[in-house]
Amino acid sequence: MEAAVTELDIQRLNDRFAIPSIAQIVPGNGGLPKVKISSAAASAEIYLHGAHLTSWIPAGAEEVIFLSDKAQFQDGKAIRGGVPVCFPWFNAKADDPKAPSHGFVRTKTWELESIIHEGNAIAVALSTQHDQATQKWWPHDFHAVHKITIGSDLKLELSVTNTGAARFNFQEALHTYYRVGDVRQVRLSSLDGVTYLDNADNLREKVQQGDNIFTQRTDNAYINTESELELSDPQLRRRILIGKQNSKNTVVWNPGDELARGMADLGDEEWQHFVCVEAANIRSAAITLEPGEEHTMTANIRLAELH
Ligand SMILES: O=P(O)(O)OC[C@H]1O[C@@H](O)[C@H](O)[C@@H](O)[C@@H]1O
Repeated sequence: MEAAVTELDIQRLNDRFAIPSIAQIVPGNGGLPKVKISSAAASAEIYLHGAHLTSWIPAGAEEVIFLSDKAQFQDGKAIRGGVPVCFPWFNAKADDPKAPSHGFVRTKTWELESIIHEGNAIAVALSTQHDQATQKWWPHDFHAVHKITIGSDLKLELSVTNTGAARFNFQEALHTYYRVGDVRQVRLSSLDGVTYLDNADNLREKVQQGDNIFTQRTDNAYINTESELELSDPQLRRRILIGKQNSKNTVVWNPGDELARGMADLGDEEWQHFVCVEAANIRSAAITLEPGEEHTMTANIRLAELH
């Protein structure tokens, strides 16, 4: 268990990192510290727990990121919604069913490294690394930095360095929950003709035909696709454009009605109001790092008007 964060800890973080009237560290839900940003370009919230972005509102727009009303904010639990960082494995760990789903960094408190101006945007960098608890699950030395740049666009950059003496292999995902008006009305384009593994159908290999529409549970891992994605939302009258670099897979997930009802940290109807579109490197696209090597995966997100 990690020690509870005190008012003094929060004060110390503010003394080092706050930018007056733009970025402060405040106690968030469950008392967990979060960075609250409010600039002319956008507002946002980032928890140190998991380096987890839970809100991004570009100026003049509505909230882009979905956060469950029933999300749990506590040590050892992953926040439902926002942008969980999945590392060093995705979903269940292949050789250990007891290991936490999507790896251990989304349930770990990250260190705040910096909050700086970058043009009109504010860049927040957080880091984490191996410790006794992570080595119980995965016996490797690593250092990870998640840099989140909040502006009229949102940039997410996850960098992993091998700080040990032996090569390792890892999977990763920026598991972004996009807020939508009604998931049954949205369309995700750019995956037409791309091969995917259908996790809702025993990982059967299929080929996407046309746009994705969400009429039922969807859990697809698209293979070898690096193109920009476009999520059109007629109800919120906007498109979300998702570009990515150094990400060979796109995972598209919505639990649908039945699964959602079994999830303690998601309201029964909330599945209708999000879809996850994830920049990822998983399965055969897992990354190998030699000692000293670094890998960065990036997602760039912006809003546009409907066509
Ligand atoms: O409930 P979790 O561990 O946050 O995972 C949610 C979902 O995350 C998705 O990325 C996976 O493709 C799904 O299979 C999984 O159910």
